[in-house]
Amino acid sequence: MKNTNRLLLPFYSITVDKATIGIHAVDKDGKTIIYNQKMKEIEGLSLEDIKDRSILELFKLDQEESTLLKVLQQGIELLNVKQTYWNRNGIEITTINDTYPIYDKDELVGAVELARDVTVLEKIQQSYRKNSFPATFNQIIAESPSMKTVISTAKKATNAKLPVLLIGETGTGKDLIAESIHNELFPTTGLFYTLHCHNSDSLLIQRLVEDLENNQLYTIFCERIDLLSIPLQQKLLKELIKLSEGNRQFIASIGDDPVELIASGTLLKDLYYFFSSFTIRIPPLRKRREDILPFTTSYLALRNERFGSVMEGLSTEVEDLFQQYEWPGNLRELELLLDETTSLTTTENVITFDMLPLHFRMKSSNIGNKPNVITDFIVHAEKELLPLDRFLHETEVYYLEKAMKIHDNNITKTASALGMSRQSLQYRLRKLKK
Ligand SMILES: Nc1ncnc2c1ncn2[C@@H]1O[C@H](COP(=O)(O)OP(=O)(O)OP(=O)(O)O)[C@@H](O)[C@H]1O
Repeated sequence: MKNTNRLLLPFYSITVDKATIGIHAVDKDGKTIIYNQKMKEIEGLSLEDIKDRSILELFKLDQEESTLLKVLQQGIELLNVKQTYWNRNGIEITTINDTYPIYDKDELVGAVELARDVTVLEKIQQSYRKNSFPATFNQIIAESPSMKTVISTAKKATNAKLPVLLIGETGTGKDLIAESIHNELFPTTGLFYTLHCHNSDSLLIQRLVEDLENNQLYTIFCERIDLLSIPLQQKLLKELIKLSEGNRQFIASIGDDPVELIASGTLLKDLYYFFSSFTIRIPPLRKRREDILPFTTSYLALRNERFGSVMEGLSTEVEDLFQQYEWPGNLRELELLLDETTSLTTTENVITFDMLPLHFRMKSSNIGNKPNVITDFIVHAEKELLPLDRFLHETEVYYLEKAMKIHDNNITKTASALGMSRQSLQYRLRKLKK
């Protein structure tokens, strides 16, 4: 039996590494034992990031609720759990996860998560949902001066019919603006074709050419060209040059500063030049906080109309929290949060702090004087609770490391933020490293 297992090892190894689903397996202490290539891609982590670190450290106090952790704690499988989150590279990812406990005889020895990456499908679905209401500039919430400038520049680009490059973090509204440009073109270009560049599928460009073969008029929106591999960007540029002979509108989006992307070898300079006649930078939500509440009001009104719900607004406490939170996922994160919060309500018409999902309360718990809800998150376990001293040790290591990172490893500032003396912090750091 042992021999057969050994013979099968290279087969397992290749299968796991080449699988197109993400695989993450941990032992009973939460230490990573398998983390395949696809999982790295999905989560934007490298093996170095996760080696020898337990999921308690990696996820617990910082990201979403970890399904792996839940399965480890409860010992039962969790199937078809859909999660949308922003990975370590700030990319929005949607996965559907199946997570299984692993038993050796009756003893729980670990857990494994199988994650299907449905980001592109989710994007396509979002476009379909949006297509029932053609996007126009009128729908775009733009209270802030910076967003007003974005809209007026986008209108100029629409009139000029020149290629447009939209620059902005994930969820800032690049797709919405691209669609608005398309819908306001006159004379109109019939089809709005989105090339989702979120994967490095070598057939992507070939499919674009086939899809557009019989169409004369269209707008091509190449969404997040910076996520394509350089050879695919070269291929894309070649095709775009051929296609640019007709009366077509070209729009692309990128997630970061083009100069930096070019310098880091992530964006092909010539592809950038192709689109850069009109360059529009969409600021992140945290830099235009005037848009947060008007967007919330408008989004809630839209939901009320669609779903017959009665949510009117936010309590003052939640308003303040929204104004202070960083919104790394920008408007999309706000939308998802409002969806998640309101989908659980019945007769309430104001969103209060307690109604916000736990992961958001966790993430925002360092803002102002919000009660720290870490304990809510941790004490889920029905079985396999960690011994208290080990749990406290792991939590302390995590918390101190995080605090040090926030303060650029400055002991004095970290100690002051934690309400302790420098000496005491140094002592604890030394002790924890042992
Ligand atoms: N100013 C705005 N007014 C109204 N809705 C907005 C605004 N900005 C974004 N949205 C909405 O927020 C969601 C995210 O926007 P969108 O998909 O356009 O972002 P994005 O920058 O293209 O993100 P990604 O780079 O991840 O594709 C969409 O549902 C969009 O309609």
